[in-house]
Amino acid sequence: MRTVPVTCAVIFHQGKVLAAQRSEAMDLPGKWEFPGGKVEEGEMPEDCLIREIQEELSIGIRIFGSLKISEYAYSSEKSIRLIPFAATWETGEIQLLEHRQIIWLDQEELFCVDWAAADVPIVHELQQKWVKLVEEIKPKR
Ligand SMILES: Nc1nc2c([nH]c(=O)n2[C@H]2C[C@H](O)[C@@H](COP(=O)(O)OP(=O)(O)OP(=O)(O)O)O2)c(=O)[nH]1
Repeated sequence: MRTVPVTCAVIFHQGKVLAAQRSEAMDLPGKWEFPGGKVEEGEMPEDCLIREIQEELSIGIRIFGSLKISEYAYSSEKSIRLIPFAATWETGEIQLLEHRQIIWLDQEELFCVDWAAADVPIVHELQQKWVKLVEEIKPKR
């Protein structure tokens, strides 16, 4: 079985993070995820993520950190390596070009949505490291 590398972005904005719900046209319809997508042959994960976020949400992001990779086998044929990055929303206005809807969640609300299984360990880590990540966004003096 081939493990497919997939990048995803934990996008911080005004003290919240963006979660996106997959649409009927996607795999795992109705599940919530951090937006992103499959890494193409020869592509750097960071470049993949910037490309995918522009394609899916029409915004520019800045990557400032990373979280732990989560590997998950959805079935005997489908296994993914989810590579999460922490990012901020820098340019553009959000347009939903693929997802059903988005929601902005604060630290206490992180588990209020039905995450795709591969995202669950990432959400736990995010909850644990929330304060540190928010600190990293603040401009350094
Ligand atoms: N983007 C993204 N995909 C996730 C997450 N969690 C998770 O299990 N997945 C799964 C869903 C899909 O099976 C796979 C990523 O596929 P995708 O459909 O988002 O990627 P893509 O846009 O490059 O796909 P494609 O239609 O071009 O094949 O990883 C997540 O947080 N973000």
